[in-house]
Amino acid sequence: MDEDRAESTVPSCVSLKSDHSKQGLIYFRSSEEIERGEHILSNWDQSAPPGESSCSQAGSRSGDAEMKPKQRSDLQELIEGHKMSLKRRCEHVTEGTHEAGSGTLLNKIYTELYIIEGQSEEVDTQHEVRQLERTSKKNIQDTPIKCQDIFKVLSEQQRHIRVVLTNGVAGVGKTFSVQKFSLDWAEGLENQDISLVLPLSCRELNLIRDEQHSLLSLLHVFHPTLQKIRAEDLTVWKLLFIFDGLDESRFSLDFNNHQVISDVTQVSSVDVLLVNLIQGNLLPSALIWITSRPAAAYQIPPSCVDRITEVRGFTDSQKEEYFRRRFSDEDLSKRIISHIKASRSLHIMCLIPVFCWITAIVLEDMMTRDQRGELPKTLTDLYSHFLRVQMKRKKQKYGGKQRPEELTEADKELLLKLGRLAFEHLEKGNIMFYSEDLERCGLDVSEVSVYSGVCTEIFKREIYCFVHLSIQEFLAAVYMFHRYTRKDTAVISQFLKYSKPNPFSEFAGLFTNNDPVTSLDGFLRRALMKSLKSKNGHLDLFVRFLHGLSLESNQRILGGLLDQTDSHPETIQKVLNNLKEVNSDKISPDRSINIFHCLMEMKDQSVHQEIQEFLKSGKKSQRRLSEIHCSALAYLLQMSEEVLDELNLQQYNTSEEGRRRLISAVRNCRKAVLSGRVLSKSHWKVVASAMTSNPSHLRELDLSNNQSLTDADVELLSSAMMHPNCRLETLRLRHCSLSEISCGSLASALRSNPSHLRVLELRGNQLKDPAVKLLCGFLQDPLCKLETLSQKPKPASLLKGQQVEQKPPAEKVLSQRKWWRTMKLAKLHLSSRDGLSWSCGTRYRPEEPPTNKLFSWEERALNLSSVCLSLVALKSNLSHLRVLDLSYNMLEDSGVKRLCSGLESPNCKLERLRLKDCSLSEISCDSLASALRSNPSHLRELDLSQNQLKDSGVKLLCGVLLDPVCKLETLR
Ligand SMILES: Nc1ncnc2c1ncn2[C@@H]1O[C@H](COP(=O)(O)OP(=O)(O)OP(=O)(O)O)[C@@H](O)[C@H]1O
Repeated sequence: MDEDRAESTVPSCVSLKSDHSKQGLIYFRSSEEIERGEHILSNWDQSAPPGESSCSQAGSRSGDAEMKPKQRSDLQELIEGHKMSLKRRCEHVTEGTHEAGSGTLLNKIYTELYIIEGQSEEVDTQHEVRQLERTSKKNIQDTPIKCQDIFKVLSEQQRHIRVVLTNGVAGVGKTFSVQKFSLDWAEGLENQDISLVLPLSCRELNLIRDEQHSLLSLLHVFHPTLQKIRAEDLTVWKLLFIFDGLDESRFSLDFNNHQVISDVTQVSSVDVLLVNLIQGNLLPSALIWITSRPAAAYQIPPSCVDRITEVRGFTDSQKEEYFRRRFSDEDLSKRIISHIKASRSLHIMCLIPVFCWITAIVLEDMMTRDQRGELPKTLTDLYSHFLRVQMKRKKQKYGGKQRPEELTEADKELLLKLGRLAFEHLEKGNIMFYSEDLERCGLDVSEVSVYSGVCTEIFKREIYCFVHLSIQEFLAAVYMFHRYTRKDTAVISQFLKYSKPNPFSEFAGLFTNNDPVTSLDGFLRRALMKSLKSKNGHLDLFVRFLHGLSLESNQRILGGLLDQTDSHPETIQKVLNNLKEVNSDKISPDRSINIFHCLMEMKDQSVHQEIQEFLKSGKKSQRRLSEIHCSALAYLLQMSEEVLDELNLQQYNTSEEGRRRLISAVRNCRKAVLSGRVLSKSHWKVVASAMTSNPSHLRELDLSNNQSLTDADVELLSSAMMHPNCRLETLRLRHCSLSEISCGSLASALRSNPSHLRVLELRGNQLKDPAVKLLCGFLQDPLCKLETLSQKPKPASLLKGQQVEQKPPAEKVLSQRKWWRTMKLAKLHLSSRDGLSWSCGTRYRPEEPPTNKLFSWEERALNLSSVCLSLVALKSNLSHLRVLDLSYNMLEDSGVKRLCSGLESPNCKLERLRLKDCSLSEISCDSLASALRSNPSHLRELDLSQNQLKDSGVKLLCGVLLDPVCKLETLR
C-alpha cells in the first residue's frame, strides 16, 4: 500500500510535473477504455438522477452544450486517464510483508468490512484494544452500510448526502475502504454517476501545508494526470474528494474564522481550502468523504456532516473469510481459523484487520516452516513471534552469516532504539512522531529505511507511527523489560517515579541505595500499580506484555534480544501471587480487569478455570470469591454473548473491593443493583458508560443507599441518561441524600430525554421545595403519563404536635411564600407520565426517628410540594392520575383547599383520594364537598380517617352523598 501511495507523494508528482513525456506513458490506454469512458461521461451527463447533485443537472448540461466535440473528447480522455492512474495506484496493496513493488492484488485479499451508520461512544477516550474487546459483539440495532453505498440515500428520511465522515480505530480498514471504493470506481464497477474520484491523503497534504495553492493547483500536484483539467470543468463535473486520515493531518481546521473561498482558482492555504470545501463554499455540489481515527474526528463540526459511519472491522464470519482469501492453501487457512477460534483473546483482536494480518504472518510462518514450536496463545506470544518473523525476513532479504533466528548486535540496538521511541511516546500518549523524534532516540531515518525488513513493516511513511498501537506497546514493553534486565535504575525509577521513596509505602526498600534495582516481582508490581492508576488505560496492554515477557519461553522467542532474567519458578510464583492479591481499592474496575489479563499473559489459567466452574455451579452465593476472581468474573460476564438478567452485588460472597470490581459487568446486564455501596467516580464512570454504550442493555438501575453519590456523580449519570443510546426505564435513588443540585441535573436529564424513564424513586432524600420544583420541570412533557403519585406513609404520631406548633412565625411566612411560588408553578406545568411512580417524600425508618425540628420542617416543605405536584397532575388535560395518596402528611385545611382546586378541574379523572391523618378539620370537608359537587363523576373512594372532622364536617360531606350524581362508593 505504501509503495502504491508513493506514486502519489509529492516527489514523484513533482518529477512527473516537470517531465511531461512521462505523462504520455501514464495516459496510455486502450481504445475500448476510451469508448467506455465516452459512454460513462455521456451517461452521467444525461441521466444523472434528479436531486443527486445540482451540478449534475444544471452544470453539466450547460457545460455540455457549450462544449465543442474536440473539447468533449479531451475531457473524456482526461477522465479515462485519471481512472487508469487511480486503478494503478489502488489495485495493488503492499502490506509490509511484501518486497517493494510486488504488492498483492487488493481484490484478492479485500474482505468486506462491517461498516455502520452512526458511531459508538467512548471510542476516542478508551484504549482501543479494550474498546474492541467491548465492541466485538454485533449490535442488532446497528444499520450496516456497504462501502460503495456510502453516498447513497438509503431511506426516505434521508436527504442528499454530500459530506460523509467515516470513523474507525487504527488499522480497522479505513484506508482499505477508500482504496476499494476508488478501485471499483476506476474499474467502472460502482458509483459511475461520479465523474471524478479524487483521493487526497492527509498525510501527503502535510507535505505542502506551508505552501499556497488553489484547489485547481492542488489537484494538479496530487493527481498529475489531471494537468489539463480547467477551472470550469471542476464546476460542471460531479466530483468526490476523499480526505483519508484526518488524524494524521498536521494542519488545523478552523471552521469559525476563515477566509471564504468560492473560486477554484483562488489561492490560499490547504486548511482553508479544505474548510471551504467541507462547508460547501467551494464547489457546493462536490461530494466529500473524510476518514479519521475517532480522536480527531471532532475537528469537523457535526452541522457540516450529512452522514457519519464507523468502520467496525470484521465480524466473526468476515474474520474467517479474510483467512480463506489470504491463503490459497485451504488446509492452512482451516488450521489458522481453528487456532484463532480456540484462543479468545486472539479471536477478539482479529476484529481489527491489521491484527488479522499480524496473526496471518505469524501463523503462516509457524505452520508452514516451523512445525515444532508451540502455537501462540497469548498476545505476548503472538507479538514476540511477529517481531521474530520480521527479523527473519530482514535476514532473508539482506543475507548475513548467522542463522536467520539469531540477532546481530546491530539488530538488537535498532530494535531497542525503536523500543525506546515507542516507550517514550507511549508514556506521553503520542502515537505519531516526526524525524526529530527518531533522531532523539538515536534512530537515523535512512537507517530505518535500510532495515526495511523490520522497519518498513512497522513504520508508515512521512509521519512515523507504528502500524498499530499494540505494536508500539509491545516494543515499549520489550524496551522497558530490557532496561530492567540491565538494571538500568535511571530509566526504571524515572518510569516508576510516581511512588518513589516513601519509607511507608508498600514498595519501601525496593529502591534503596545499596540495592538500586528491584526484584522481578517488585518491578512488575510497581509497573502494574502505575498502569492501574492511569485514567484511560493507556498502559494496560504495555503492562500485560511486561508480565508476558517475564516468562522465559517468551524471552526465548525473541532470540537473545532480552537477557535472561531471574525467572525461576519461585519468582514467577511470587509475581502470580502478587497479581492475585494486589489491592486495587479506589481503582477503576476496568483497570482491575487488566490484572486478570496479566495473569493470562503469564499463562496462569487457575483463576479462569475456577470462575468457569463457579459459573457452572448452582450455588453461586455460597462460594467465596477473591478480588481477582471478581475481576475475572466481571470480564467474563461483560464479554458473554448472553445479557445477564440481574447483577446484584449483594448476592456475591466476597469483600467490598470484590463487589466493586464486579461493576464492569454492569455493561452486559438488564438490571443492576448497586445499592448500599461506597463507590467512587471511577465506578460511576463505568455505570455511565454502560448507559451510553451501543447497545445499552441496562433497563433498571438501583443505586439506593449510596451516600457516597456526589453532585458530580449524579451529573455524570444524568448526562448519560440524556444520551440517545440510553434505554434506562427505572432509576432508584432512595436514601442517597440528593441535593438540590443533583435534582437539577436529574430534572434536565428527564426533560431532555423523556421517552424511556418510567420510574424514578427518590424516596428518603429529604427533598426541599426548590429541589422538587426543579423536578417538576419534566412534568411539562406532553408524553408524560403519570398514573400514581404517592408519598410513603409515616406514623402520624411522628408528625403531629409540638414540632409544628413550635415553628417560629418567620418560618410560617416563608412556608406561605414557598407555597405560592409553587402554586404558580402548578399553573405552568401541565403534564402526566405513563407508569411513573413518583415518590419524593421521606420514609420513616425506625432507626432514624425525626426528633429534631429541622426534620419536621422539611417534612412540611415536602407536603407543600406534594400538593403542587398533585395539582399539576390533576389539572393537566392529559392527566392519567387515578390514585392520589397523601396520607400522614401535614396538609392541613389550607393544603386541601388548594388541592380541591385541582379536583374541580374538568380534566381531573381522579378515582381514589387518600388523606388519612392529614390534620384536617371540618373546614377541609367544606372544600371537599364543593369540589365533589363540581366534579362528581369520577371520585369513587375518599379516605379522611384519623382527622378531626367533627360532626359538622361529616354533615357537610353527607350532603354531597345525597346528590344523585355522586359516584362515591367508599367514604372513610
Ligand atoms: N477490508 C480489508 N480486507 C483485508 N485486509 C484489510 C482490510 N482492511 C484492512 N486490512 C488490513 O489491515 C491493514 C490496515 O488497514 P488500513 O490501513 O486500511 O487501516 P486504517 O483504518 O486506515 O488505519 P490507520 O488509522 O492506522 O490509518 C491493512 O494494511 C490490511 O493488512
